[in-house]
Amino acid sequence: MKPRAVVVSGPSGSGKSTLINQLFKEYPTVFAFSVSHTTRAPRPGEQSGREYHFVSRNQMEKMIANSEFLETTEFSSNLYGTSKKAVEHVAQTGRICVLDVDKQGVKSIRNSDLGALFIYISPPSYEILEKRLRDRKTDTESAIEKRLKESKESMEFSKQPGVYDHIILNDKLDVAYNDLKNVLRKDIESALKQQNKSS
Ligand SMILES: Nc1ncnc2c1ncn2[C@@H]1O[C@H](COP(=O)(O)OP(=O)(O)OP(=O)(O)O)[C@@H](O)[C@H]1O
Repeated sequence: MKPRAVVVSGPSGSGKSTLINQLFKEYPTVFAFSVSHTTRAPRPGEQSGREYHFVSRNQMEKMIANSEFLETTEFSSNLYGTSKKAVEHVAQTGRICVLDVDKQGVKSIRNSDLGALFIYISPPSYEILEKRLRDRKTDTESAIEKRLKESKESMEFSKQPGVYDHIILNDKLDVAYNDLKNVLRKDIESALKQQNKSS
């Protein structure tokens, strides 16, 4: 059986990357990201098919019209999207595809026929989220304010019933990580078992 994909969402600064990185580190053969499509130009050193599938806007619009994407988004005048094929490709390698998307992405993937598991990473409070974003020192003040505004919307959205299968409270990191592993335990075990069979 092919592993199901896992959608991880939550406000900026809630700890998605931190928790996903830990999963990748502990289970390097189990999890993988899919390769997204983008209309932005490749940066030096980036290879099509590795960092992204680099395509023209015209090509991407045709693919969108063809319903080839699970979700798309526009950022800084460039389109980005996760194709159904890219996620399927990860599943074919026997790995669990991790999709880190915002609430629009969650809505869109929920409406698709991808039978994914939906996980929300929740900060302990809005105030702590703000502190983490500031302490991270990766954003300008206006970027932080934009992230915080979107975070409020994301936190409201997470309360809607039927959207997320699991909500992980990221207060103490080690507790949150254990909760995440528990939620994924069966999926991890089954991927490992399948990999052992085919090796
Ligand atoms: N449980 C925790 N306790 C304290 N700090 C944490 C915890 N989890 C994450 N952090 C810190 O909070 C900051 C935000 O975490 P991270 O970058 O993983 O968030 P994110 O959800 O991936 O954000 P973005 O969507 O902007 O990429 C980081 O500096 C991280 O080290």
